[in-house]
Amino acid sequence: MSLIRDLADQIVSAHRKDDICLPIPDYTLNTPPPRIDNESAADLNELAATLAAIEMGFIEKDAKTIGKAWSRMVLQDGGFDPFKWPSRPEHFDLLPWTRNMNPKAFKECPKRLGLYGVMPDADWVKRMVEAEIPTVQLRFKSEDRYKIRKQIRESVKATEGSKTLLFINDYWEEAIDAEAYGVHLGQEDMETADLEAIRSAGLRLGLSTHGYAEMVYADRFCPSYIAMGAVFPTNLKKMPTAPQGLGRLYKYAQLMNHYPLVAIGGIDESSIHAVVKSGVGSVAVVRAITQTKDPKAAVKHLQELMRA
Ligand SMILES: Cc1ncc(COP(=O)(O)OP(=O)(O)O)c(N)n1
Ligand SMILES: Cc1ncsc1CCOP(=O)(O)O
Ligand SMILES: [Mg+2]
Repeated sequence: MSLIRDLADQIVSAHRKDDICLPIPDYTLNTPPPRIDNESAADLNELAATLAAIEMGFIEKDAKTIGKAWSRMVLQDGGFDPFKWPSRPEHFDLLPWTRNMNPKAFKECPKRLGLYGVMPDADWVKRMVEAEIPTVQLRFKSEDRYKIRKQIRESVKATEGSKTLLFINDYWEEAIDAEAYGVHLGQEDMETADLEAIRSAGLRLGLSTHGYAEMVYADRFCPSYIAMGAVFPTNLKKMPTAPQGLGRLYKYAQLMNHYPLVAIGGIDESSIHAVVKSGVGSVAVVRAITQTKDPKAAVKHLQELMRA
C-alpha cells in the first residue's frame, strides 16, 4: 500500500497547481473512501491514479475512469511519469476513427454548432430564429402532452426555411413526430429513451456529460454531439458535479475533439471567449440571452466574442 500511496502523492504534487483540481466535495468527506482494492483495479498505477484523482476533487466514478486511463497511459507510453495526464482517446479506450464504420452512429451535425440558445418556449425559439442564431434548443418543461406537442410543432415551424438548427430537449417521441432536426438528452433521459427509434428516424442526438466517466459512457452511443458542463455555476439546474471550470473543460475538449462539442453552464459575455479557446465548436447559454434587455443584440454580441 505504501508504494501506491507514494505514487499517488507524486501524481497529486505534480498536478496540485493545475486548474483541473477542485476542492474535495463535502459529501465525499462524509462518506467512506471508495473501494479501490486489487479486485476492482488492474494494477498499482490504476490504484494510485484513482486515489490521486479523488484527492484532486474528482467524483468517484471519474476518479476510477482516470485510474484506468492512467494505467493504459503507463503501458502505452512506456512508464510512470507523474507529470503526464491521460489525454488521448486510446488512454480512455475510445475509438475516434470508427464513426464512419459504425452503423449505430447517430446522424452527423456540424462540428461547430456555434452559439446555441437553450430556450424555455416556442416564442423564444422564434426570437432566436429572427436573431439568426445558428443553433437553438426548445427546453420546455411540462407534464401536459398537448402543450408539449404544440410547443414543439411551433418551434419546428419557426425554424423551417431558416439556417437555425433546432434540438428538442427531453421529448424525443414528439420530436420524431414533428421531424425536428435533433434531440437533446441527459444521462437519466437515456435510460428510458428509445435511442434506436431516434437514430432510425434520422434525428441527431446530443448527450449531456458532467465528467470523464459520462464522456466515456456517451461515446459508446456515438451521438451527434457531446455537451459538457456545467463549466461555471448556474442556478438554472441542479448539477450532479461541481462546476468543472476552464481547466477541466480544456482537458475534456482535447480528449473528445473527434466529436462536435458544446460547453454549457454559467457562460456569459465575460467568459465565452475563454470557453471557445478550449476548442469546443459551440457554447450553449440560457441567461446570457434571456436575461438581457435586448436578446437579439446579445446573440450578435456573443457571436462576435466567440469569433474574436
Ligand atoms: C446543450 C445542453 N446541454 C445540457 C443540457 C441538460 O440536459 P439534462 O441533463 O437532460 O437536463 P434538462 O435540460 O433536461 O433539465 C441541455 N438541456 N442542453
Ligand atoms: C440546462 C442546463 N444544463 C446544464 S447547465 C444548464 C443551464 C445553463 O443556463 P445558464 O447558461 O443560464 O447558466
Ligand atoms: Mg433532460
